[in-house]
Amino acid sequence: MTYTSPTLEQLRRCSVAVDIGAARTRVYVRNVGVVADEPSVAAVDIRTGALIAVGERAEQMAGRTPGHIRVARPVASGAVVDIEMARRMLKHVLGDKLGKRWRRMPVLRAAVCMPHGSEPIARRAAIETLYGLGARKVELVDTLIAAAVGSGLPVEHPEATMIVVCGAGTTQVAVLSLGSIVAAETVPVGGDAIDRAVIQHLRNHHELMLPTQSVRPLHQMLGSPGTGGTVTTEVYGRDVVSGLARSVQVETEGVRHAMRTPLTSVLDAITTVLRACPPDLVADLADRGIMLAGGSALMPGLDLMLGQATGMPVHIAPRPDTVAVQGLGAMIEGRVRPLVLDPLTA
Ligand SMILES: Nc1ncnc2c1ncn2[C@@H]1O[C@H](COP(=O)(O)OP(=O)(O)OP(=O)(O)O)[C@@H](O)[C@H]1O
Repeated sequence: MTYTSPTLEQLRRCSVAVDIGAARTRVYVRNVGVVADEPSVAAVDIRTGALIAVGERAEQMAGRTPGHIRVARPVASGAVVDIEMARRMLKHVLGDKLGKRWRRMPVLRAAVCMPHGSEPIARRAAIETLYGLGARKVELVDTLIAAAVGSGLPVEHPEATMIVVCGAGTTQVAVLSLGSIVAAETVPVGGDAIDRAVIQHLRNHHELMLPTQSVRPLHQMLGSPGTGGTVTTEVYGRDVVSGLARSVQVETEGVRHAMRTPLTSVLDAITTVLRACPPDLVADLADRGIMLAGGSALMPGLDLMLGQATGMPVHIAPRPDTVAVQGLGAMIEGRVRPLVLDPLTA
């Protein structure tokens, strides 16, 4: 099944723009802005099937629930895997945020961004989720285009721009020119894979189980330059065998190496995309560099590491975590000028 991108005219008829990510769901209402930016999580009472909490509150419950409460994540690797749960989650998130305004607001047309190269089944699941909210028409837009627009890249110009969208479960890389994708790659690696690599490293080398909230401070080590000597940091966690709390001195270099391992596939994707581009476009990119977006762009040192590995300047998009929904919002509000490529008259 092939699908064609909607025109800007079709997008201007949408009242909401939605980005349903593995980590967070964002909703933009036309002429209002981003009204919801919440974790893609729902907590359900499995005895009654009732929703207990959604978004931030449900996220806080993860790992702390009694047996009858299940914390569900209806989105994985950029695709809705549980349509009914995603629909209920979205409905409650919007109900909580907009109250009566939401009940009065018909979502007849919605724009949704989809990871580049999504399977037809993933596109269908996104459409069904929005149909469940009352939408009659759902327009799907490539996340890479939405993110490039949201990052302020001059996508419609005849010059190359490169965008890397590093989310929770996936990283998407593209070179764009004249409003279209020239070459793109998606890899199933994002911030979550980096976090898992850190957790696994501490488990394997220090027999320490790291609480999830302790992973983020260790991200600092990704961009720290190697000094040649041995630099260590004290890390607290739980002993794998005894279950007791303890601390260990962890070598920075070991953690940095563990974090860089999953990022190898992101670097491979960048190389593949560059190889697929005509030389003139690659020359543009050498000056312009890479625009880094997605929530993982906030990881300290990721820009530095990608810059060192590619030899290209790397810029972090303003508010990199919401660029895709902001870009989609700009499209539904008609703030993106259409590229007119009329045939020249003789
Ligand atoms: N300040 C931060 N420092 C480090 N990592 C961060 C920070 N903020 C967010 N992240 C990471 O960004 C990721 C979430 O990014 P984003 O919100 O773009 O994901 P998503 O769009 O829901 O995911 P996907 O695109 O994979 O469906 C998570 O892995 C999270 O840990």
